[in-house]
Amino acid sequence: MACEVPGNTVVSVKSVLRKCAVMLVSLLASFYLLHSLTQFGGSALRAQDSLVPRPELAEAALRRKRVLHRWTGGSVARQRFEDGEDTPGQQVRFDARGFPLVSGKLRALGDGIKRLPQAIIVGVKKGGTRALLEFLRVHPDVRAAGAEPHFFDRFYDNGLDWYRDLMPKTLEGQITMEKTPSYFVTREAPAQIYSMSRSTKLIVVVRDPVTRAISDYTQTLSKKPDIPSFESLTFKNRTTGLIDTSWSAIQIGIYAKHLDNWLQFFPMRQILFVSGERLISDPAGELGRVQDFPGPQEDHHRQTLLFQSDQGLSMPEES
Ligand SMILES: Nc1ncnc2c1ncn2[C@@H]1O[C@H](COP(=O)(O)OS(=O)(=O)O)[C@@H](OP(=O)(O)O)[C@H]1O
Repeated sequence: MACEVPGNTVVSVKSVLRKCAVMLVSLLASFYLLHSLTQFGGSALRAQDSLVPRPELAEAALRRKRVLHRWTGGSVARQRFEDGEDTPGQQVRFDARGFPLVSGKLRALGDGIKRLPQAIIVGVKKGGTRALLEFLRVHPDVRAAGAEPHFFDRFYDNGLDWYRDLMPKTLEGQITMEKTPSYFVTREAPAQIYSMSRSTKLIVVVRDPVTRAISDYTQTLSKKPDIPSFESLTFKNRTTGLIDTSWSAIQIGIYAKHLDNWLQFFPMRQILFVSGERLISDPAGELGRVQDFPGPQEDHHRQTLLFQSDQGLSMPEES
């Protein structure tokens, strides 16, 4: 025991004291570290909230914004920056890493109103219409109904209010679009779209009628595996090569016949034909054509569907 050996007792007390000192020092060091960290965190938070513009960070942030804009076609950038940091004269807020913070003026998600579509992809089935709509909706000024509304071929009796309600909300200057490829072969569709708005832009994605028919047939076959062969449905007489033009897969591909119906109501310049093949081989080039799609000339006072590279995209108000 320590009390029985005085020399050892001295050593033992010294060692206890040393241990106490070490513990005290490490305790103080921990307190100091903790204090420093909370101070740092506090200043980081203050930097985040700072209203003082930080020009050295602003440039880097804007560079990031431009890259983001390029990558997303502007959609993400628009949401993050809309009415915020880009507004001239408005103070920009940056977080500690120099990223611009979303300002209090960011629009609420519920903003905007539902409008009737100003541009419709009316056809053709299996032409590449989904791909085109998805490409277009990357544009920050395009909002599109997700599912096919089938208003002009199935639900016309529901009325325009019903149709409008299917559309996404849009802000001023944004374009509402939808795609329902079966409109192209629906006899009543041109008249009905015309009566909704004669300035509606029409987009038709066309594709080699034979590949289109095969694509159409393949889709049907996947749902009904018992249907006759493609060849037997296509030919009325295999020997003479007489084609059965009443079969829907062939019928849809007789583009000129359906187009006649549209031309009774819309001038050719108001209908844009997009190549389904080029959408695959040269999507950028084909989308460029859509962006340059001019509107009808009859209304000189309104801008129509114009995707101008320097001005973005603008549309007329409904007539
Ligand atoms: N990027 C791109 N560009 C052009 N085409 C594409 C693209 N991506 C897909 N596809 C092909 O489009 C075919 C489907 O066309 P749709 O979207 O019009 O079909 S549908 O009518 O809405 O069912 C369908 O054709 P098939 O594969 O021959 O059936 C798709 O493969």
